Amino acid sequence: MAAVLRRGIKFISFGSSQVFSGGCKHGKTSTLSSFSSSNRNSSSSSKIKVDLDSSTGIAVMKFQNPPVNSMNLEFLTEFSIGLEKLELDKSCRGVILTSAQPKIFSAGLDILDMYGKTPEHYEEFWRAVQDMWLKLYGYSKITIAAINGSSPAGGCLVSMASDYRIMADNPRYRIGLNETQLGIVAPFWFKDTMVNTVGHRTTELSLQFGLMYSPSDALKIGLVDQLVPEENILSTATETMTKWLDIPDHAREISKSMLRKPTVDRLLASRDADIKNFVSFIAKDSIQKSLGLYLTMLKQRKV
Ligand SMILES: CCC/C=C/C(=O)SCCNC(=O)CCNC(=O)[C@H](O)C(C)(C)COP(=O)([O-])OP(=O)([O-])OC[C@H]1O[C@@H](n2cnc3c(N)ncnc32)[C@H](O)[C@@H]1OP(=O)([O-])[O-]
Repeated sequence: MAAVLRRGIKFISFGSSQVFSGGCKHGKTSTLSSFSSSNRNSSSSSKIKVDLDSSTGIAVMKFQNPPVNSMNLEFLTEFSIGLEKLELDKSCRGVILTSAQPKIFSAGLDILDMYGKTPEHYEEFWRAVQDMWLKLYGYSKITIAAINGSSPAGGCLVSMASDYRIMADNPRYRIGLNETQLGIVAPFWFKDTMVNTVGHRTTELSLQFGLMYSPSDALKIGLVDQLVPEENILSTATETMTKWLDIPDHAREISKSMLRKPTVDRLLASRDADIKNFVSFIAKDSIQKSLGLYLTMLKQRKV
């Protein structure tokens, strides 16, 4: 979070409540949350809507970055801040992540943030990707991904970083780490997250081929935990969260940390080297050419 905080985010006290003020580099100031005295606290930054029911302790974070919830710098920053804010809020015990866009959970990292930009931009972008994953993978509260649409690459990462994954049972949707199909490489911590989720052998095949799975195949390999009819996804996520909430927080939190901390620590120990790797890799002419071709195919609806 340090980088996020360095970008000028500050808490402003507002009576008994708090408002997060994010001065982002695009010059916009976004008010991420304002609390009322009722049980339901709604807040809407431009890219993520947060609805916290303090009587149940369940928050719903809805991605709303049309058309495909691609994770650009602004989205990533808002996402990390939103998670941080809920983590600090004692009335929140669990967070459901879902999408406000029809058919898409998230198209992953915004390819335009990795194409034709300066090394300084790549560096800032990658730090924001790291911040988001570090926050989510090491999150102390319960996270459930309600995957109501396709979820390639970074979208799959967000899903895997959650504690439980429920996917809409629609055979048109796909989920997976497809980076190699773009000619790019998922970094070691994407790989670690997948190994921790589906095991080593499945990750070997998945990552090398850049496999995208249908919901039923994703369930078979354990990439998602449950399939439900699309219209039931939020109600199922809420019911499931209620079961998780039956477990005493401190015991669940320590167990989660025991399993995930070593993976988080690997990135924490090498953040700068990982950023350097990313910047030198993504700026290569051959990689830029691959991304350019992929973007053209996307525009021509050939992906
Ligand atoms: C080393 C780093 C690790 C990398 C990790 C990653 O996450 S890499 C990311 C790997 N991610 C992928 O490979 C996902 C590629 N995307 C897809 O497969 C599909 O878009 C879809 C299935 C998400 C949605 O299908 P659909 O038929 O509903 O939608 P549509 O296809 O018609 O697209 C609508 C518009 O969105 C645009 N756009 C889409 N994605 C991105 C993006 N990530 N970024 C930016 N833009 C994106 C698309 O060009 C089009 O723009 P236009 O022409 O209107 O100006």
